[in-house]
Amino acid sequence: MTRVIRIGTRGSKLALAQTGIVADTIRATGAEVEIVTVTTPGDLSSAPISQIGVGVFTSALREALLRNEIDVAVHSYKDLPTAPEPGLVLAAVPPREDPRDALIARDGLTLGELPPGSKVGTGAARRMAQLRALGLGLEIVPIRGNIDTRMRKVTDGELDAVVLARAGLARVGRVDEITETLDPIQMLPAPAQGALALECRAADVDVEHLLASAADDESTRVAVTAERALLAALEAGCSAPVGALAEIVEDLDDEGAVVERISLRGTAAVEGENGGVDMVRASAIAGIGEAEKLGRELAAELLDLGAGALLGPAL
Ligand SMILES: NCc1[nH]cc(CCC(=O)O)c1CC(=O)O
Repeated sequence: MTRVIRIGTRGSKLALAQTGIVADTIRATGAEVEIVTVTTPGDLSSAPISQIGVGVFTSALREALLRNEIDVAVHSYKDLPTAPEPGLVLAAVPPREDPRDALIARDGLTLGELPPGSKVGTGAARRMAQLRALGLGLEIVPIRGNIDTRMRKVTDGELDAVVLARAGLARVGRVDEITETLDPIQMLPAPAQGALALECRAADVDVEHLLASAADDESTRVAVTAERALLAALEAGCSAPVGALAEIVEDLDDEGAVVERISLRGTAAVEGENGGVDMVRASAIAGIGEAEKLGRELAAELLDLGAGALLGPAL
């Protein structure tokens, strides 16, 4: 039996680029694939994500899977709600792109070179809160839209800069326009930023095995598991001001042998002085098999530091 594997994707340039990579990977196993574009409410509305809700980009793809219209859903992992979807499985997490955020500023400027009062566009509560917490006197302008629309606001002179995921720019071939890749010390990326999530029906064991053997990357999965456990433990949706970055690092065990461990950094918004916003930050390290636990423990530490009060899409 030959089976054509239907890969479902959003129709944006970024989504199609991501899906193209996944399709090539699946094709390389000898399987035949077909790409099916699914329009999501997130693509149709220009309202802030905080108003249209968690899962706006992913729920339509999940429904198409459950209705048997597609066999694989390609999601940007950071847009996926933390709650599992009954009947679906996360079959593979492909190798991650650079997870950091990037600045695209006029005249090649870096964040530190932008004069106070500069207008910086971003739609993410996490980026807004971290930019404010830097205390640079920037004017944060909420924006939405696809990569091209956001970048054009700088070219047109409407904004001095925008902040976007470096991964998205890499996938659409526009990294050359980045004027500074932001150090996670200043700007911790969203949990799972730069990673993809490949979902299929739990009952579709053939596709699950195909994806797991052809497209899954163990290191990415471990890192993203820690970041998402932190997010879930803070009960924060994808539009909440939470940043997390896990990295696999080499360490020495008690006998002096080299072992891999997970280093996790996290940040969350807290209420600051005069009704403003501050970020609390923490980090921890654990064994490679303890990703979930590490995420939960770091979340507990952030909660102790005051995270939680401002969580939620309202920020
Ligand atoms: N929220 C939208 C979204 N979802 C995934 C990416 C970028 C690619 C990625 O992180 O995998 C973007 C755009 C952005 O944040 O700049």
